Parts: sequence; C-alpha cells; structure tokens
Amino acid sequence: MSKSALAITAKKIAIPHQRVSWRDYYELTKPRVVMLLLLTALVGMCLATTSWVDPQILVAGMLGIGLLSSSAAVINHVVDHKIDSLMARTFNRPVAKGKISVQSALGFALVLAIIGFAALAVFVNMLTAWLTLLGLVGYAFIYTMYLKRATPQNIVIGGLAGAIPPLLGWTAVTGEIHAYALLLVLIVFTWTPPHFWALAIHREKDYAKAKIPMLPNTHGIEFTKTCIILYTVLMCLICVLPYLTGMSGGLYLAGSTVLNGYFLYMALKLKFKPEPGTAMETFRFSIIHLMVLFVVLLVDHYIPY
Ligand code: HEM
Ligand SMILES: CC(C)=CCC/C(C)=C/CC/C(C)=C/COP(=O)(O)OP(=O)(O)O
Repeated sequence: MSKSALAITAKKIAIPHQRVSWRDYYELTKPRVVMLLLLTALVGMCLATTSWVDPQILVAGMLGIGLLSSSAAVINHVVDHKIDSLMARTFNRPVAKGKISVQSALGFALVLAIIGFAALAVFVNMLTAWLTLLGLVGYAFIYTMYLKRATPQNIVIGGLAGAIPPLLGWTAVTGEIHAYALLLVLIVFTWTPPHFWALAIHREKDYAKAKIPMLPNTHGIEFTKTCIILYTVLMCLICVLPYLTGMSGGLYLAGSTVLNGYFLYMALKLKFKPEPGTAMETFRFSIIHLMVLFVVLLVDHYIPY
C-alpha cells in the first residue's frame, strides 16, 4: 500500500476515536448565524411596543426562538452531512467528519426543539410558538431537504425562514401580526440573496463538486452578479419604507442610507470592477450591514431624532 493510501486509511479508522466535546455540539447550532437571527428578533420585540418589553417575554422569547433556530441548524448539518463532506468550506463539520453520529445530532436537535417550543408555548404565546416551528420546518426541511437540491431559486424562497425572526419577536410581544413586522421581514428577505450569492460566487467550485444548483453554477457568475445588484437595489428601496410609514425616524433613515450606499457600492464593484477578494468582502460586509442596520433601528426607536 502506498504511503498516501495508508495515511487516508489511518485517517478514516481514526475518526470514530475522535473525542467529542461540547464545542462540537455548539458548532452544530451555527451560533453566529443564530446570534444575528436573535438580534433581528430582539428588534422586532422592541419595535412592537412603546414601553419596555416584559422581561418574561424577552427571556422566554429569545430562548425559544434561539433554541428552535439552533435545532433547525443541527438538522441542516444532519441532512447535508454527505454534501458537506464534499466541500472545502464544510468538510470539517462534526457530522460530516463522523465525529458526531446522525443519531446523536438528531437527538440533540429534538431536545433543543422541545425545550424551545415549550418555552414559547408556556411563557410567550401559541402564535409565536407555531410561527417559530414553521421557521424550523421552512429551513430544516423545505429549504435543506428539497429547495437546496431542486432549484437555483432555493435561497430566495428558503430565505423566508431566515427572515421570519423579526415577526417572531413582534408576535411574542403583541400576539398579533402587524404590517410593520412584515416590513422588517421584507428587509431580511431581500438582503438574503446578495448575502448568500456573494459567498456562492466565491465558493462556486465547491457547489459544483457537490452538484448543488446554486445560481453561479446554473446561470453563471455574471448573471449572479446582476441579480445581486437587483436585489440590493430592491433592499435599498424597501429600507426606506420604515421611514415613509412612520415606523422609524431620521436617525434610521440616515444610518440605513449610509449602510445601503456602501452595500450598493460593493455590489456594483463586484460586477464592474472586481478584484480577487471582492465577492468575500461583499459577503462579509453583508453581515455587518444587517447587524448595524438592526442596531440602528433599535437606537432610532429609543432615541427618536
Ligand atoms: C436561505 C438563507 C441563507 C443562506 C442560504 C445563508 C448562507 C450562509 C452561508 C453558506 C454562510 C457561510 C457559513 C460558513 O462560513 O460556514 C453564512 C454565514 C452567515 N450567515 Fe447566512 N444565509 C442565509 C440567511 C441568513 C440570515 C437570515 C442570517 C441572519 C439574519 C444570516 C447570518 C449569517 C451570519 C452571521 C453568517 C456568518 C457565520 C459565521 O461566521 O460563522 N444568514 N450564511
Ligand atoms: C426557527 C427559525 C427562524 C429557523 C431557521 C433559521 C436558520 C438557522 C436560518 C439560517 C440560514 C442559513 C445559515 C442558511 C444556510 O444554509 P446552507 O445549508 O445553505 O449553508 P451551509 O452550507 O453553510 O450549511
């Protein structure tokens, strides 16, 4: 047997003996994604009321939304473990690597989902509990199991699940669906395609290898860049609506204009004057953009300009 074949065999045999730590389970929950989802939910909660959010709703709501989102992320790791093992970005994930078994991960997801749903049902309200569960089903099952493998519009449709947390925050506080909450959902919904497609351009070869029909692979990189510009313009227009409808004030308008201006600049640069790192830069900025945008919404709410 050649040296390299021996090394590969040794690596495979070694996998079941790898030590599993709580960090591996933590990684399965996509913690940084869930943190940003929770920020958008928090903003939904705060904007739903002119007074302070009831501490019980705040704690149980954040816990329930966080745990159900984490559970969805764990299920995504299980469903995708074969394709994850084929891609450079994801091959090291705990289930893909065989460090955590499918059964253990599913057990973990079930525990998170039960506690999360119970927290919302008992301490918040049933509307929020069901809507959050719908988010889990949308992401873990409809997007991951079906859309992701079926159509290059996967992340546009599936993006609804990731966009729902501001509505969940809102319904947690008021018990009802309000047009303002849907406006916040719409912002995240139109932000998602530029966020993801920028990364998909950078990782085009990964997705081709795993035979996942992401837009850059099915329709080409130039077309994807044009779509990024179109969705960024749409997001910029939608971002004016909170000001025009009176939900948010001048501070928000100023902050969102700066953030959106830079996002649009990045999208145009990616299309017309790209450098080797521009796609990843756009992806990284998208995360800062959404985070700061929602912080600005919050600041504007408490310090009306
Ligand atoms: C269908 C919708 C979405 C898709 C397909 C998507 C896709 C991705 C991918 C592939 C990554 C890279 C993860 C990695 O580096 O391993 C990522 C990172 C990230 N996404 Fe998204 N995303 C979506 C929606 C969202 C939403 C709604 C949020 C939050 C509101 C979000 C927040 C983040 C954050 C914070 C990261 C960085 C994670 C890290 O550094 O560990 N994403 N996204
Ligand atoms: C209750 C609720 C609101 C649930 C769902 C929210 C949730 C966890 C959304 C995350 C969106 C996301 C990171 C998609 C990437 O999946 P991917 O499989 O395309 O990316 P990957 O290759 O990095 O796994």
